[in-house]
Amino acid sequence: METTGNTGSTGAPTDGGLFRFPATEPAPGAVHLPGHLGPAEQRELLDACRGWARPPAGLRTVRMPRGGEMSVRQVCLGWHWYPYGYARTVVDGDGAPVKPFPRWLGEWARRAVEAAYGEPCDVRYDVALVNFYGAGARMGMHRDEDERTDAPVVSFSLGDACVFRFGTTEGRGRPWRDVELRSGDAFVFGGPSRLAHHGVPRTLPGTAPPESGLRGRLNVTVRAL
Ligand SMILES: O=C(O)CCC(=O)C(=O)O
Ligand SMILES: [Fe+2]
Repeated sequence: METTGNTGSTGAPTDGGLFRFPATEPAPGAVHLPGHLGPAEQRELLDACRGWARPPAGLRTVRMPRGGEMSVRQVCLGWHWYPYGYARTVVDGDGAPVKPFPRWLGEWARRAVEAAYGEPCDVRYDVALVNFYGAGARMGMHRDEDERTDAPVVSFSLGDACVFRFGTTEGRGRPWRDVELRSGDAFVFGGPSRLAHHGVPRTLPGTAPPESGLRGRLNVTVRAL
């Protein structure tokens, strides 16, 4: 397990969050940016997620083609992702038009890519998946492969910390690197890691910043179709 980040073993900030740890690159093109979002941005994103979660086209349980259900609940922006494709309406839910992808979220994603790679980013991001992890929720190893572009994926984390498992492009199994993602962290994966397998084997309940009032974990994954 990576121990980047400014927290003790309980996950509680020991320095009020003033000290930011440097970026790490667990695989080529995969960059972890601890504390990328400051407290005000985390609040802004959390407030936005609370709005996006409301119906119509709100938070839903995703059913898999073979009959299982994802333990993570999800809402999409810009384009609606379902297993396995994208649509303009919630084809596997209430049928409502998907909520718009906000321009500012694209700017945030480009800023994270620039921070990760140290070069300008002009990607037109147009879709976000908002994943809510309640107690016990997890996400199995998978690839984000329903997009037509090779633009880097940008993920923002809020609330409880989690173990984010980052593997290879070849298969779901080892080798992998486990990275702890905490509230405010960004994770960018592009280039040779764009199609790497990744997942969330567990969250760390009770580690959300208390002032967020959030019980559980939120992840906002931004992509270009
Ligand atoms: O929750 C996360 O950090 C990862 C989410 C993810 O991999 C996805 O939505 O495809
Ligand atoms: Fe993913």
